[in-house]
Amino acid sequence: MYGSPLTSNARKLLLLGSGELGKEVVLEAQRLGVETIAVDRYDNAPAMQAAHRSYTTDMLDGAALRRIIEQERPDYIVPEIEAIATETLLELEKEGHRVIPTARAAWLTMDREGIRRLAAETLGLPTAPYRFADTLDELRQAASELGFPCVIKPIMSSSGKGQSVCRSEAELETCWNYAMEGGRAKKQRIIVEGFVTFESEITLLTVRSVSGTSYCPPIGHVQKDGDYIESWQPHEMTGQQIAQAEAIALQITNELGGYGIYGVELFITKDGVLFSEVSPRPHDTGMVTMATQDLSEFALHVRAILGFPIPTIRLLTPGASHTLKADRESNSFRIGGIGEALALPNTQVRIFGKPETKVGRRMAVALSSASDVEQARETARLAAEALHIEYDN
Ligand SMILES: Nc1ncnc2c1ncn2[C@@H]1O[C@H](COP(=O)(O)OP(=O)(O)OP(=O)(O)O)[C@@H](O)[C@H]1O
Ligand SMILES: NCC(=O)N[C@@H]1O[C@H](COP(=O)([O-])[O-])[C@@H](O)[C@H]1O
Ligand SMILES: [Mg+2]
Repeated sequence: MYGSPLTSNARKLLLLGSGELGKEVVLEAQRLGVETIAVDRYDNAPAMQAAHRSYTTDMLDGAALRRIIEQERPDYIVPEIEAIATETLLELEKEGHRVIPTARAAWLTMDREGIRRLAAETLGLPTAPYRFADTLDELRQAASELGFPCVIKPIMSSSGKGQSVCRSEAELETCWNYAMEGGRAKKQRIIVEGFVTFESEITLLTVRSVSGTSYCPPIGHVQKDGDYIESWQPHEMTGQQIAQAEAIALQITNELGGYGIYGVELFITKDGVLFSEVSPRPHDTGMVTMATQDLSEFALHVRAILGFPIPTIRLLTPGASHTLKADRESNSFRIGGIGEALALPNTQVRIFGKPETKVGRRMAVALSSASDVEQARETARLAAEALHIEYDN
């Protein structure tokens, strides 16, 4: 029971991170009459454009975060990206604030080391072999133990930033420098992983709510340079692969706890399913659920957060998503081809409304449904190709 937004009885949700995923969370929260507050590091971020109010601040600055949260006193603090002052979230939770799904989940997944050590070393989940390195010399040692190719990633980054596949010793220094430039925080540390030749990779959206743990049908995806290009649902898997995937998802999400949606990233190999990483929040590849499910991953997240039941999750149709990325930096541009994209059958677009482009920045996504996944992928690809960015500067 709660009152209307902007009244003293309102239920208030504060988002830390206000990108395209947060924008959909805000819209779903508003459908349920919840007051929304969006925070990010830059003005006019996508979710800020939809929320009731917003704040621009460095989210790695704990004191700044605390000031906003103490002023707003939200019912739910909802992290939307990894790079936030999670130590402060741990303190705030101790003081009685609700962090979604939990402050510990946000803290552990903030960097790749926390979550990888928990998954592989504490829970014994199967993963790629890995090492951590703080210097180029340590990287050389790690790579010599793991062999080539290996994958190098800053421990704090997302959407493939700073990530590269290193094919030989000669490339190590370049990969190191690339990781140093791409990390979101000042931390120097990197993870080096053995290269997994997977058959496919999936996201298993797993939602923890008052109704228990539920899984969405698996989402297959293709990534380029560590960032997703297209996703589709359902991804075809054997009964045994689904059982392995759900068992891994159950273990990691039970360990992290709380209410909300998790995106469990898994590699399907001929020798079984490997855990890759987990987002304690909606997943970019899960945007496809806006075209395929009765409740999208965003609607599920909000329902779970508010403590409402999720009796069933229905897949209404096969579907696919395909991204539009910018290829240069600009603050004056227009997105065209929307009409052409929407002329394709069973197709929608989401234009995120980011104020600036950067090389590789995701600006929009096309969503298509069809009677089978192949057709949906083809239509979503055509729709994304119809979209284009015209730059003024
Ligand atoms: N060890 C590996 N072997 C083979 N491919 C890998 C490996 N690690 C990562 N990749 C590829 O790179 C992609 C991105 O990696 P990862 O998910 O770790 O990065 P990320 O920056 O957290 O991405 P996101 O934020 O989009 O989830 C994976 O989805 C996979 O395609
Ligand atoms: N893989 C994680 C992911 O997709 N996160 C989404 O991208 C936004 C950042 O985009 P930006 O870097 O373009 O500002 C985040 O705020 C989130 O919505
Ligand atoms: Mg990932």
